[in-house]
Amino acid sequence: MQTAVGASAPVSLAFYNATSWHQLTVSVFDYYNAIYRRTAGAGSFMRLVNNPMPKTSREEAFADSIKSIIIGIIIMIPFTFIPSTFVSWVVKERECKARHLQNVSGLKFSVYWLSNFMFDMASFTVTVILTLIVFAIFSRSEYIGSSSIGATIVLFLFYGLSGVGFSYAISFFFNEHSTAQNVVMLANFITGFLLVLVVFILSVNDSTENASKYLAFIFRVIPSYCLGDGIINLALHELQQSVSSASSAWDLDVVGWDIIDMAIEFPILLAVTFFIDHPGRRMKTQKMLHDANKANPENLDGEDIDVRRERESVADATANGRENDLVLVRNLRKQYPNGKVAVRNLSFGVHPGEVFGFLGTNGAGKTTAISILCQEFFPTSGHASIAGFDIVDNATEALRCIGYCPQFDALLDLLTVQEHLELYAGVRGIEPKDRHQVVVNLAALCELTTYMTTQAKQLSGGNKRKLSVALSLIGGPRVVFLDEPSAGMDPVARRGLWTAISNIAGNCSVVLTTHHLEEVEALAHRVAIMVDGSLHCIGTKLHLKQKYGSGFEMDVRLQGRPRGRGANGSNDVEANELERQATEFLRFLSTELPSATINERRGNRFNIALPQNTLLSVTFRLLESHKERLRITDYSVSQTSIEQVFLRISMEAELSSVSPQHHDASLTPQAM
Ligand SMILES: Nc1ncnc2c1ncn2[C@@H]1O[C@H](COP(=O)(O)OP(=O)(O)OP(=O)(O)O)[C@@H](O)[C@H]1O
Repeated sequence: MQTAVGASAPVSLAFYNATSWHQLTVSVFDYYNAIYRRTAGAGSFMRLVNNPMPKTSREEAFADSIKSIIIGIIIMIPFTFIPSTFVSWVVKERECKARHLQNVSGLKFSVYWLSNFMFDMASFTVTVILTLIVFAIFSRSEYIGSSSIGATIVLFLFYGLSGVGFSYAISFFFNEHSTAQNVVMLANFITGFLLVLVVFILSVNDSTENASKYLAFIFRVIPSYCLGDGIINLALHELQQSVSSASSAWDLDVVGWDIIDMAIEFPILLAVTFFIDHPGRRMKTQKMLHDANKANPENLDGEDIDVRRERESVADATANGRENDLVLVRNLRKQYPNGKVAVRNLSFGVHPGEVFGFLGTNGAGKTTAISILCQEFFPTSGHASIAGFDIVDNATEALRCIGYCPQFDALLDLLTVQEHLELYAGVRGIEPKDRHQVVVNLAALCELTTYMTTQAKQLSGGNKRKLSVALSLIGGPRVVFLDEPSAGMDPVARRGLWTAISNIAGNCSVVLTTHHLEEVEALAHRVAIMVDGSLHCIGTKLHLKQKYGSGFEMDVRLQGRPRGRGANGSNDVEANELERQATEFLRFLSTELPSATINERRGNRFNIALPQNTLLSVTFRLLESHKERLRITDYSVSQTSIEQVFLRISMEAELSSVSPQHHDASLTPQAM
């Protein structure tokens, strides 16, 4: 500060730093303080006090609303995630085929959706109550004040209803529950959080306010947007009230439109869900795609005589005395949307009380055929009936006669063995008073008694299969389809399962698909073998053994290593030695057992067919006396097994697919 003496009066100049808000005031104060001190004496001074004015109620409401908006944003995020849990469970049940199993057990689709809806709404209500308690703890009057609590609760309630409906309706677009969960979570986050923020920011600016209204109108078709919009509007509502006396929390511009939109969407979304999932509607659509009478003539040339006879026999079941067959399949064909024909011209019947071994190589079409018979999907063409009910025309009646153990366990991870059995007993319509006994008996039959309280996810693979088998037997179905029931079971458990299957077979027919051929040997009355979608043979075990086997099979293994050498001999030397031993062994066969033919050779192992009239004692004596010279490490002679029939058919099919002229060519020692 500087004071200069001018012409008429002294002039004071004050310099201050303009970047500091209060510097001018302080500089003026310093000037007056200097004058005062000069006048009143050196010890005198003035004190300057700066005190802001208290905030107006409008200013306070504004600050509070900003806080409320931030709280609203924090609430919106977890609420946008909730529908993903609804969709995930529905898709998971379909993915693990538990839904199909429930359908097969007779669960009505309306009961399925109603029970899902009740569970989802109950869990959602718990979430809402907890949220309201948090609001109360933090005294958030914009949500739980006397004028807004009703609107908040109704907003949440309709979000729950429409969110559940929305999740059910879009669940049909997904095949994997993890994808469904992630996609729905992301989509809801974008619509219920990001879009709400975008529209809110646009609404603040005068030039974009109209655009924000149009966008909000469009986005309200999505429930999570409605919830986010409602929460933000409730947060701003208190500010609006301080600006204008109008507006209640129920106003259209607060939560009104959001609630109305969700109230309209809820029944529409439920109707869409029911329409897509309605068994009658699905059946009609499938029937339109299904041409029952379109018999496919391909692959009939060179058909096995037994397969042709079976086809002719079931074609006119009544005339041929097959009207009592519990399963009748006629010219069944299934072509997947990708063009793959998985089942072609399949015809067979299953007699009452019969265990029907339904075999085939991997990818032969067994699971597809069983899935059609259990109505997982319809055939492209052809007919099939279960206990006289056509699977297309009398689908519901046909399902009532079926018990189904799918290839992969359709179990619910968190339910125990007992809960599973009780659930399906209930679905099957077993009286509550009888249910406990049925559960106990089935658990005992399938050796599950010690695991009654174990959750499905904690069961071993073999015990899961036992539970799947037990579920297929509930309610005493007339036909039980077992798709690889013993996969993963130890030999002891497998024998237990065999006992169970032979016990139930007295009261129903069993269609058994398995890769354990000793199971078929032990249980099946008749056997059919599929290769590449069609049947290659059918008949009783004895008939097939006689037809495809020579009578006896001899398995021989040669040592394959040079004499006196350990395992470290070079590969070339070992290969030469093995070939030398093999030549010697073949020479022995052609001289000593000239009627023997080689079925299969794998390295140093030979499978040889011996004719029916072979004298086993002579064969054993020959092998014993030449064992040392021919360097045979082990051998066995047995009757032709179903496994050998299976191998023979698979090999023939493999050869004929590589070069058709190999079809039916027998493998002789010379051919080897
Ligand atoms: N959904 C599908 N879409 C297209 N092709 C399919 C589908 N399901 C199965 N397939 C094909 O249909 C053929 C028959 O499959 P399927 O599962 O019925 O055979 P499988 O005899 O049961 O085999 P496995 O013994 O290995 O279980 C296979 O070639 C398979 O790749």
